[in-house]
Amino acid sequence: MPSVNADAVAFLLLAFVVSRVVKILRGLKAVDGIPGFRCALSARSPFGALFNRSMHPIFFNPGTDFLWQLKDSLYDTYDVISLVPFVHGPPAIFISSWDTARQITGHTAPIDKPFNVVNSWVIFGENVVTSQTDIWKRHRRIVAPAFSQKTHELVWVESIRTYNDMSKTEGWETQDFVGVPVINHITHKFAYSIISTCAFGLPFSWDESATDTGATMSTHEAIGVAALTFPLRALYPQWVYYLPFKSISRIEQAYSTLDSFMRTQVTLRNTETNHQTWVEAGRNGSQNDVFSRIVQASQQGGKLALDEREVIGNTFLMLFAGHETTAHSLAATVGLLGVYQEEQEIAYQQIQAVLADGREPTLEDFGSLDKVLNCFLEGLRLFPAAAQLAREATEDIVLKVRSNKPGIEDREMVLKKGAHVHVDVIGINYNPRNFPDPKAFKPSRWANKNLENDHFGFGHGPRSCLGRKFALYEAICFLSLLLRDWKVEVALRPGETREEWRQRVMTGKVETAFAPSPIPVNLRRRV
Ligand code: HEM
Repeated sequence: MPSVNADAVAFLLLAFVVSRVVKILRGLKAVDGIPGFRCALSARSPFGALFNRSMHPIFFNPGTDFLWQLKDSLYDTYDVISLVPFVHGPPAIFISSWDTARQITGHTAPIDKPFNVVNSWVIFGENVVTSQTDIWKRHRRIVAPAFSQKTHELVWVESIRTYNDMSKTEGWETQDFVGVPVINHITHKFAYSIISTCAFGLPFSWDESATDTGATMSTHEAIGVAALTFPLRALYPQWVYYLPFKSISRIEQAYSTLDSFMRTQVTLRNTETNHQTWVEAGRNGSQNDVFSRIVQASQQGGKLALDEREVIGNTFLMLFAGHETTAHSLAATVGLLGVYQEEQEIAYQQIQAVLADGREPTLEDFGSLDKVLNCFLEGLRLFPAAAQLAREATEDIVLKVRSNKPGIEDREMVLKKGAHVHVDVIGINYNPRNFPDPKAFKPSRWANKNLENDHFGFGHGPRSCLGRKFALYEAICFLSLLLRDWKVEVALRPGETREEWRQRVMTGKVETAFAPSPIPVNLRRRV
């Protein structure tokens, strides 16, 4: 009967409203009343990503990239803000304070990686990046030694080889002036080449395309598609990939191609005869990629050994953790060097002194190229590829909250068990308390600083980046060679200053990693 239906609907509606009111009250308690956003959906849920503040400021969340877009006003009241969804998603706080961030990421806090992140990112298998502490310890013991000195030497050698391959194939070698419409494309391909060779053990040459289209998919193409679609794949459930759409089945094809490639590789390296050859190869230095080393370490790991799925899970995660992060921060650094000519000149003078005869840099030169390193660290500060570090409170935890508004006192807050906490690396890096004149590109601020303690770009504490040295070797090699050969310039519009160019061009978007917008640069050959 219609009236019964109407009653039932009214009852259901009322139950929904009451349950949402309860959810928001619990959420407000979980974040101890810290001011911030009250919205329908958490910004990072699949629907939250679609329905954001561009549609309505109250009923939808502030968007996936609000940490960048609103960075100048977000922390006006306290150095912590909250986000409490009333339809779906956990309550969360975002922090821009160094001390609280160190407390969150340090060894002793009752904090872990969030369970929903762990769940959605286990595409190929458990791995060191997303697992929670108990499982993570076993993975870290096997994966950390894979980043050996031999692997880092391979990164250096491959970076030089790839740079030369790139210069030749792009036709730069014979030119005095090159207009690069989007430097991000170059740094992406460069970082892809290094991760493919040094993490997957799959050599790449610059004239290969990582994204050819054809009936069957090459492994390179599969890696290329997987790298681009990884966030989607992590966000949406498995059944979505069986829908009859070409673009979707391409994603599925990429993942199954990669899966069978990695399974074959593990089997190859595990069989007895191949194992012998492989150990030999390890001795003469040709199997120093991270994947080979994880398999090798896992074989020696006894009870702690990783199974095939875990080995694959870890290797696959390298693609995600090490490709976009390095590519984005390199692109941003090149763009900033184009704006700040005087800083570029300081780095160039050092490169000239170290590589006096125009020779190629060796690993031993790394320590003498500190001005180049400082440029990269400053680029990474202004464009932190890992823009937020997500954690979940495993017990109630007391945090210090500092006021940024005259007349409002500092306070403490109790973050409830289960609430999410995000270290907002953009917030930390643009906080004038941490970095005076935070928007200025000043590489000299990194002189004599301790990277582990003073730079949040690679994280902090036990879960900090395992690939830091890998990324730094790759980046310093690329930048030293680029600046040795070319003066990086930016093309200004008539009457535009370089600072105005920076405001217009050098913005970004928080996706899975924080990505700078496409950056055009001109390269003018040094004598
Ligand atoms: C500029 C480049 C890079 C940046 C900015 C970066 C940043 C980070 C950050 C911030 C974390 C900590 C995440 C957290 O605390 O939740 C992390 C973890 C990690 N990174 Fe990187 N990373 C970079 C390059 C790489 C590379 C090249 C690799 C490997 C080839 C790599 C592998 C890892 C791994 C395995 C972890 C997980 C460590 C653990 O939880 O024990 N990263 N990275």
